[in-house]
Amino acid sequence: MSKITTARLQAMKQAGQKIAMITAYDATFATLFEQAGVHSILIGDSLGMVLQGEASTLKVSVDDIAYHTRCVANGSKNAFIVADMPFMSYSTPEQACASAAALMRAGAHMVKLEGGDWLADTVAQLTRQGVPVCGHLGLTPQSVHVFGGFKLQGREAEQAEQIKRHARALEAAGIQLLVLECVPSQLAADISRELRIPVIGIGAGPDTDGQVLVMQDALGLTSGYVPKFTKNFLAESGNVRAAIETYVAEVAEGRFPGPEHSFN
Ligand SMILES: Nc1nc(=O)c2c([nH]1)NC[C@@H]1CN(c3ccc(C(=O)N[C@@H](CCC(=O)O)C(=O)O)cc3)CN21
Ligand SMILES: CC(C)C(=O)C(=O)O
Ligand SMILES: [Mg+2]
Repeated sequence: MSKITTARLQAMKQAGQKIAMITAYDATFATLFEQAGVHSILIGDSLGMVLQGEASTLKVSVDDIAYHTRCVANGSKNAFIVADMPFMSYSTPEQACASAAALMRAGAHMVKLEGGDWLADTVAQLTRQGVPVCGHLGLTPQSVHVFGGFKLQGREAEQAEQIKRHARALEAAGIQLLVLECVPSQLAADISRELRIPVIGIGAGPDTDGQVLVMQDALGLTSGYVPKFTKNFLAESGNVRAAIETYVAEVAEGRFPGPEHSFN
């Protein structure tokens, strides 16, 4: 695989080639996932839950994400590296620039922010300063206490329209990628069709430009409750590399996610 860039991701959307993204938090998995054909690696603030054992992502710090971004960047040659901006690390454009500087210096190629049109100035400011930005709409886990749990978003028509408006506003502000989490498949399909930039889904049905999963979910390592939209690819594959090759292939062929992983 040659180096994946924002231009390449955009071209993949135009060509109808599905983007496979997965989280990783260290060099070993970053290398393995890249060899398995993953296009993009996310250093997700999900690490607060899967690595640190917390009940939410809220305690994760910029230093935590920077540390794991450096680990992933050291294990990666060609994947496009996206780092999550943690809870309360982008409350103003100035704070966002300071946080993003730490993550870009750690080796990220893009930062991801949770939220809608109120982040337009922040997105524009980061982009002007040379930091590509990924949006994140739908179930934004940093707002778990506002939502009252990790719940499907955009089920009502009015709420769906609001998510569409936020997606348009973020694209206009300059985001170059958008994650849509835990929304009805039809809403994700509509937004993916309307926006020029690639849209990556998780629990958003099959009709986005790509998919993302938390690596522990894709490998069946998560114990207790696992979200409906996840799939254990290791169960059928026998080894980690083959499991992630299967994930990439099923995303490419539109076989994952199936209806059993989606909200309709
Ligand atoms: N292991 C793991 N996987 C993830 O996908 C993930 C994390 N951790 N940590 C950070 C956030 C939290 N996420 C979550 C967690 C739970 C649900 C969940 O329980 N969803 C219900 C939806 C129920 C409904 O409203 O219908 C589901 O059944 O999937 C969704 C996303 C996604 N992210
Ligand atoms: C689930 C993905 C999209 C994420 O934001 C994370 O891993 O933190
Ligand atoms: Mg996250």
